[in-house]
Amino acid sequence: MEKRSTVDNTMILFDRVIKTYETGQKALDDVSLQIEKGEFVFLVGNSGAGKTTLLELILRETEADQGNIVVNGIDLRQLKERQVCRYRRYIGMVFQDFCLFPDFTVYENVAFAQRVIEADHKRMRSRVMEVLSQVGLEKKAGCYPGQLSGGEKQRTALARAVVNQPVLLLADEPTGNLDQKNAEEIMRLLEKINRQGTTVLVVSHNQELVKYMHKRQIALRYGRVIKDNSRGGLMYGF
Ligand SMILES: Nc1ncnc2c1ncn2[C@@H]1O[C@H](COP(=O)(O)OP(=O)(O)OP(=O)(O)O)[C@@H](O)[C@H]1O
Repeated sequence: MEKRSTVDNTMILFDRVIKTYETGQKALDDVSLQIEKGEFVFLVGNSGAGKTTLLELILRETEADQGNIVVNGIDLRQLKERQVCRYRRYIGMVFQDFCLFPDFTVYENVAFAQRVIEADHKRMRSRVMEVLSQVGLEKKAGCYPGQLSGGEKQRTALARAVVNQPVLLLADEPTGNLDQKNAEEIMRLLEKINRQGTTVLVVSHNQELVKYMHKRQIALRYGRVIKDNSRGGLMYGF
């Protein structure tokens, strides 16, 4: 495949990746792509195009049948099962339906991610409050998810995803359950996180929002990359 820069600067490399499910459904069909460290990229495409499968491969929740995937210098074929948890520590994840613990407060939801990596207990409180302040939720630290608006729930999820300072943030339809105003606010926060150095990959169906953001777009259709606007030319619809 075409090399965009040196391997050292690459965050995500897919080289001729094929993924077929047990049902015989081919979800990714010869996908090659390269995302640099520090990029902000949208992954777009119709339902069933293979977007979630691509994120699951990056997270090593599933494995490719053929081809090579390298994330932040780690060849996923070489990753042993016992190394997967540690590998995922450096990846933040945000979902459409927030996936917050309903019986935990906002503070506890975010602190949970710090506990998982056994972060320094003394510094945990200040780090959690720092990210809650970045997403404008310091005054809601004691609230439960059921007491929050959709936008606030997603901002809590975003705080949880970045509290451990991931090198890579994956977001699967992060604005799917939000109105336009809240969706734009989440996008501005993702941009802020990206400016702080985290590579961001966002799956989105929201064509208006994607166009408004003016970022690189990789489009999938039937498991193939059909367009990548970093390689010249604009995309109109997908
Ligand atoms: N666990 C699975 N077993 C069998 N087939 C699957 C599985 N997961 C996904 N697929 C199939 O693989 C293809 C790609 O699915 P995927 O979820 O990656 O698409 P997507 O682009 O994320 O779609 P959507 O936008 O609807 O979430 C689809 O045809 C889907 O039906």
